[in-house]
Amino acid sequence: MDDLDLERLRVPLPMPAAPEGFRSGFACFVGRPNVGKSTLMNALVGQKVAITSSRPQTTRRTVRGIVHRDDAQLIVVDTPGLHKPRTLLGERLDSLVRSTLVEVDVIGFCVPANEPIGRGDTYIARELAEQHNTPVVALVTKTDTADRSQITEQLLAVSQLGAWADVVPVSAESGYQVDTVTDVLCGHLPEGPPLYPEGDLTDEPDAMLVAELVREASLEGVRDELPHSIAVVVDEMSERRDREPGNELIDIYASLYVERSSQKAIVIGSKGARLRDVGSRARAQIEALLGAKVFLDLRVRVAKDWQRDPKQLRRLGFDQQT
Ligand SMILES: Nc1nc2c(ncn2[C@@H]2O[C@H](COP(=O)(O)OP(=O)(O)OP(=O)(O)O)[C@@H](O)[C@H]2O)c(=O)[nH]1
Repeated sequence: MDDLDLERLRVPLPMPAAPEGFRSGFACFVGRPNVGKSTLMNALVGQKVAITSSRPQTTRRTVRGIVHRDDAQLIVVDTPGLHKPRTLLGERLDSLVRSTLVEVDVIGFCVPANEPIGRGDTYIARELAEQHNTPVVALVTKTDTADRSQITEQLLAVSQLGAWADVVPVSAESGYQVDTVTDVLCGHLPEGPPLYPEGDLTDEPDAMLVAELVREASLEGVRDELPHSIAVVVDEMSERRDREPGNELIDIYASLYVERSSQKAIVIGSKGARLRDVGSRARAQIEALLGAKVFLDLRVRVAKDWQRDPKQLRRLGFDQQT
């Protein structure tokens, strides 16, 4: 290769041209635990990229869901930052404000339509009001659970909590105004080219999504502190060889960790019935995600007090999380 060629290689390639007026950027949803942030993200993306449950503090990881439109690409960041016990709220919010909130282009502040505004909401609202450089859209979620007058009252109450760029009622469950939320959030994005390839719905690797789906299935029906003690790791995931096209089978070996042997017995259930049930519900979701048949092998293991043990935490994939 002569000098001329080398020179040519140093010329930066032009960025792929985006259609005129295309917008792209990041939004994040904040709000008290259980207000429907993950469910709303899934509804916007049109596919389940974050697990949800009726238990507060389900979200442990930062998941990015990607919404593709002809005129915009919106990346929604679902953070676990505010899903903390009240005593840690201030600390976590501070770190969230410093990290996620300052990085996104628009913030969605979620308040459910069916619950009175509480101290948690007003506290978050006050902190958000100080985000002078980032527009905040207030979202009154779960409108399917409230009647018309309740929704109107809540819209008014939320409007009075701060100077929001918009206030939008939405139901992720019924689909009411989900597109409007996308429109409003996209309206606050800067002009720029798409940031992720077309068709990508999340930046989470498949193994992580699979582990989360197993964890979601395992949360159903367990009580007290057990949900917080469950962690799931996919040990192996591979496509079985020599299968006919259209008849693919993926073998998945996953471990479900609990903190004590008494919890192991609960998760497994009488004669293994509960674990089988968790396995079949998780398998159905995983097959839908991967678009192939799945053989799922679930083992329950004890990782003593993993929530308090930095080494175990690292092994379970929480080294940079929560
Ligand atoms: N009826 C109804 N229920 C909803 C709606 N959105 C969410 N939910 C339910 O509310 C519960 C909490 O939803 P999530 O999406 O997990 O809430 P979250 O704010 O992400 O929760 P954390 O991860 O705990 O912070 C789940 O049981 C959802 O099914 C909605 O629009 N309508």
